[in-house]
Amino acid sequence: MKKNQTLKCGYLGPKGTFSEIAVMKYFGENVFLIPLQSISDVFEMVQNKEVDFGVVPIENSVEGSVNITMDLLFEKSDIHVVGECVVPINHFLVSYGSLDLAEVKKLFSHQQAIGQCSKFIKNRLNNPDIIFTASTANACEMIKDVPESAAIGSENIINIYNLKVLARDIQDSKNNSTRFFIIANSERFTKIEGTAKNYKTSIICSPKHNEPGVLYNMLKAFKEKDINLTRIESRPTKKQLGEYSFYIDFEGFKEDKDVREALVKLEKMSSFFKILGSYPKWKERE
Ligand SMILES: O=C(O)C(=O)C[C@]1(C(=O)O)C=C[C@@H](O)C=C1
Repeated sequence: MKKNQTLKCGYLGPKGTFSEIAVMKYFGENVFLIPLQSISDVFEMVQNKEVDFGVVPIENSVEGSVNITMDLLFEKSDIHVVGECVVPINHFLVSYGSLDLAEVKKLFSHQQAIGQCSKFIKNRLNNPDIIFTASTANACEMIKDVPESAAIGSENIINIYNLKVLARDIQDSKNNSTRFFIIANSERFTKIEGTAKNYKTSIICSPKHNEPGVLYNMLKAFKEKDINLTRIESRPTKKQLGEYSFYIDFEGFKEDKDVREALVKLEKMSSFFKILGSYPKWKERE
């Protein structure tokens, strides 16, 4: 461990995942990397204070929400969102030996990566069996002893696992990018400078009553205070078909007066209400 790496950050490993790229992009050299086997392990390690931070994917520009992260944000207590980071996602098709595209019989990767490359898989490969893995880098470990197999992952995996590149930039969208949340066991961040526009707040709420206009009334609380929403997603509550929780991100800091007043209104209309955290909006650093 380097001298300045006193803080530990857990993420979906092994080495070479996009989650690892997100950690390095957000923290630079300032944290000690702790690769874990699943996103659920990341939440648990953060919750148990075995790591100071966790980095987890929350949404992708092509595939949408990462449901496991959404559900764990709902379920787990003592988890605070303290930051966000956006990573461009360029996928590589790799294997341990040279292989023509048509010879790939088994294709290994994370479900999100397979989804993000679906056009390439359909149009350029010869209908391979698809095996979903815990992460993209995990796919590289798994293909080692499987003949006629290939994996999809980041550029970093090429050198780490000493792989051959069969095709590059195979994602369906040029601007493919994934947003990650930085999570911690306590609020590790307080507003320091700038206007509400420099911050975001993320919340989850489930309306008390399933009746006409309920979502309209919830969103009106934001409109009345001129608060700009940046994302709204729903997930089933898992209790009853047709019941949903809403995940809302908006500009502003949770201690701002207008935000506080809007959230008080929203909480009154909710059977479940949770503020995930306020954090600085992601800005690409030069
Ligand atoms: O498997 C990885 O490399 C991950 O970091 C996970 C993950 C995801 O779950 O969305 C992260 C970014 C990419 O969208 C693809 C996969």
